[in-house]
Amino acid sequence: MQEALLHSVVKLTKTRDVDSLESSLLSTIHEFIGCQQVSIYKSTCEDDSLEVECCLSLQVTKSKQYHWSQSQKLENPCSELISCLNSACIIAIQSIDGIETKWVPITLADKAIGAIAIKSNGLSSSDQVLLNAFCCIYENYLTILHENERDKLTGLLNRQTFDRKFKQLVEKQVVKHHKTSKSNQNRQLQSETVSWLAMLDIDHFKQVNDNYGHVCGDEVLLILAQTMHNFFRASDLLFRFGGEEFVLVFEPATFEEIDSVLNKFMDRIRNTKFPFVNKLTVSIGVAKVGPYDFPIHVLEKADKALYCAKTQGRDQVCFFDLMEQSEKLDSDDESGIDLF
Ligand SMILES: Nc1nc2c(ncn2[C@@H]2O[C@H](COP(=O)(O)OP(=O)(O)OP(=O)(O)O)[C@@H](O)[C@H]2O)c(=O)[nH]1
Repeated sequence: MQEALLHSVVKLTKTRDVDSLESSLLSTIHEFIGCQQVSIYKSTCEDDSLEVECCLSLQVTKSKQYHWSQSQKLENPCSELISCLNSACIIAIQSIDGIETKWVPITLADKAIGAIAIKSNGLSSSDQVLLNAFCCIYENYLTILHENERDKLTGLLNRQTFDRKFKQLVEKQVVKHHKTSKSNQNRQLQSETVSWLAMLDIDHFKQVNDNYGHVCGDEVLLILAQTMHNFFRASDLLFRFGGEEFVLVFEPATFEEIDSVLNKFMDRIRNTKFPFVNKLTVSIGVAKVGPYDFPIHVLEKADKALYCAKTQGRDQVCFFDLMEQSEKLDSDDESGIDLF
């Protein structure tokens, strides 16, 4: 038992990303603690309302078959789960048929960010000790992985995690694409909503550093990152790519929605008070993210659109696809002239 236990801890800490850590955790809990179901819940606060997602669940059916389910948003999270998240305390209830469900909070930086739920016929005290230990290992490891994914100054995701996060988003899109392409009714919707990548760069940031020093420049970067964090949805991915360049990846939205949200964000920045700097503006380049796109190609397109925003006077949003359309129109016009 001890050897197997050590082996599973080694397996658990061998993983390098949160998704494989979570599936290892659930199979380890199931292996060592007899249970019917074990699940991981994560919570996010969106506009002050709590949103809970069941990220991963392992269920053992009566015929001893394993059933994994992934990523489901909960419309109505049960009150015990909400209490566990709000109080960061273990909550347990027992149904009349003797099935016990226990919620163990997962905390990151002293805040409950989720919970592990385990359904069983009741845990012995040694099972309880094991469960607590697995949850602590998971929590510690999650903290390390979380720190590794983040930029030290702003706390946003760093450049190194971009390809992996982008791939996950695109994979989700491909699954959706397959599901929705079966339905004629959804085809219209699918053509209108796509994911978007925006590259954002502070205008004349060198002047901020030159005039007020690097410490002030760092403070500006920090306030900008916090404003981004508070302004955009929790499901949008926010990266600091280095220097004063940021990359944002948005979940599917229409062109009008993304155009409107980015323009509102630029307004927010124009009206934000930064230390010393009277007025700060940003330029943004945007490109569509297709379900089969490579990250580097989308980045290149957004970079071209950003360059266009800079050369057209800064403090504006440019869309690569619109640029491409107008370039095509221009070249059609030119070819028309050649013909005559
Ligand atoms: N304070 C601070 N400055 C940084 C950091 N990383 C890069 N920079 C500075 O960011 C500035 C970027 O300047 P440029 O690339 O010339 O661009 P810009 O002045 O913003 O001009 P445009 O982008 O053309 O509007 C340089 O002065 C860098 O030294 C950082 O982490 N902290």
